[in-house]
Amino acid sequence: MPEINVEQIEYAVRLILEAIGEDPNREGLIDTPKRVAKMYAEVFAGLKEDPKQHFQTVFSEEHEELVLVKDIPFYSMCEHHLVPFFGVAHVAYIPREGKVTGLSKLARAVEAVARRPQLQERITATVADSIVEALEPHGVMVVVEAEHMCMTMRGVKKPGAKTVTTAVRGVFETDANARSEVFSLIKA
Ligand SMILES: Nc1nc2c(ncn2[C@@H]2O[C@H](COP(=O)(O)OP(=O)(O)OP(=O)(O)O)[C@@H](O)[C@H]2O)c(=O)[nH]1
Ligand SMILES: [Zn+2]
Repeated sequence: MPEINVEQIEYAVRLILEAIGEDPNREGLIDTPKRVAKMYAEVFAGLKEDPKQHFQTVFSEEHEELVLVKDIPFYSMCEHHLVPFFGVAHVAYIPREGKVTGLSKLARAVEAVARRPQLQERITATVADSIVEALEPHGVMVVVEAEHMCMTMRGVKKPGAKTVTTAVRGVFETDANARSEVFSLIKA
């Protein structure tokens, strides 16, 4: 996976500051390109990660029933405007043949996928597919609820509007009761 080029980001931020008519050499801005580069390295760190790498910790436990980790907070960057969108992800799966992963690994996978220039739909689907590939469970259901700053601080300006996306795989695709169980646990 490519390394983030910090010097190039610093150069680009300096150009942006000049382009908006600011003086990049004034005291308050002199270290800004460096800070922004450091911040981008942090918020885009997921580009260097494969979410599946987090599912190497597997416990052989014969639990073939629902596991749900809900309200996992995340921050991502909208790939259209490079402004944040943020909210919570709910990740549910039904393990198969003793492939039960560590609970924190579900949150780590969300983090790895969110810390990239993203679309909410792609976060939702990528988390679901990485669990399917790594754990081969009976089913996976991912629900993401988020507020997009490109819809609040600019553009259509609709603060409070929430976007909900879902990705269902395996038994959740055909079993409406299984989906309802997850939705009711998320709301509980
Ligand atoms: N499907 C999807 N759209 C997104 C997401 N984040 C931002 N968008 C939308 O991406 C679209 C980009 O639309 P454009 O017309 O190309 O850009 P724009 O002129 O800045 O659009 P406005 O935001 O309507 O001002 C907007 O409708 C955003 O709301 C996301 O995660 N998923
Ligand atoms: Zn946007």
